[in-house]
Amino acid sequence: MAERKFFVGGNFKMNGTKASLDDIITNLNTVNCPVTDVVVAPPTLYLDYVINKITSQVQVASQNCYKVSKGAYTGEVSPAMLTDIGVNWVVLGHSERRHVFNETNELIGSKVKHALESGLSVIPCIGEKLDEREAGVTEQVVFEQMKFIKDNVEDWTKVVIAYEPVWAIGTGKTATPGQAQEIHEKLRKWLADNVSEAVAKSTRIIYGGSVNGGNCKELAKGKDIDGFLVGGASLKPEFLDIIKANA
Ligand SMILES: O=C(CO)COP(=O)(O)O
Repeated sequence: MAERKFFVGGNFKMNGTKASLDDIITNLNTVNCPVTDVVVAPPTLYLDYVINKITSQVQVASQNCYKVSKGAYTGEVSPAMLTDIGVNWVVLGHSERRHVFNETNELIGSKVKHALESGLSVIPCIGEKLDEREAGVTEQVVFEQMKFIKDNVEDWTKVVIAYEPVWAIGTGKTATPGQAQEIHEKLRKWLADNVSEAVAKSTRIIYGGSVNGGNCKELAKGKDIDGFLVGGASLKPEFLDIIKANA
């Protein structure tokens, strides 16, 4: 849809060294795809390093942040610190934050609120686990996750929703274009019913879960699929093909 610019995020997760990031940055700095917003999320420790080397056509995101601006929270980073070093985006509620670090919908909601108030744009992640899909409760799970996001958002222009079914993350088991489109369409309808038609039309909903250079074009055809959040393949040269999936 013309009013929703294609969006591709690269989530490097806990991967990379200065040397390997140099290779990724060199590759990304050749990108020339004005029809796509590109955002990469390196590990926190390398945010400043990447910002200083990457082309202005690629924006930089943190993979997480805390829900207050400063204080006695050992090991955490705040949105204020991120904006201070020039980071404009943050990924929140990634499935690994939810399921490895036990982050709850409540905590993710407060992080979304504080990050937005601090001037960051946010990529909140939602998605069902395999047992939830098999039990037929996918919609229930993702709508519940959406509710905690919605309750904490005023300005939807600064939000890109990432739908990442947990069973498809890092497994090589991508959702079929049909499965992804089905949930994206339902999420858009949920936004229309629970926020507004205008927000439903303009908010980008991106897909994540084993996206690669080979499957991205087919997935991008889904009318409600506005881009991708890419893990493993964002560390490889094929990330450039994914950025151009819709070009
Ligand atoms: O979690 C993801 C992006 O945030 C997806 O990871 P993979 O692309 O490695 O499956």
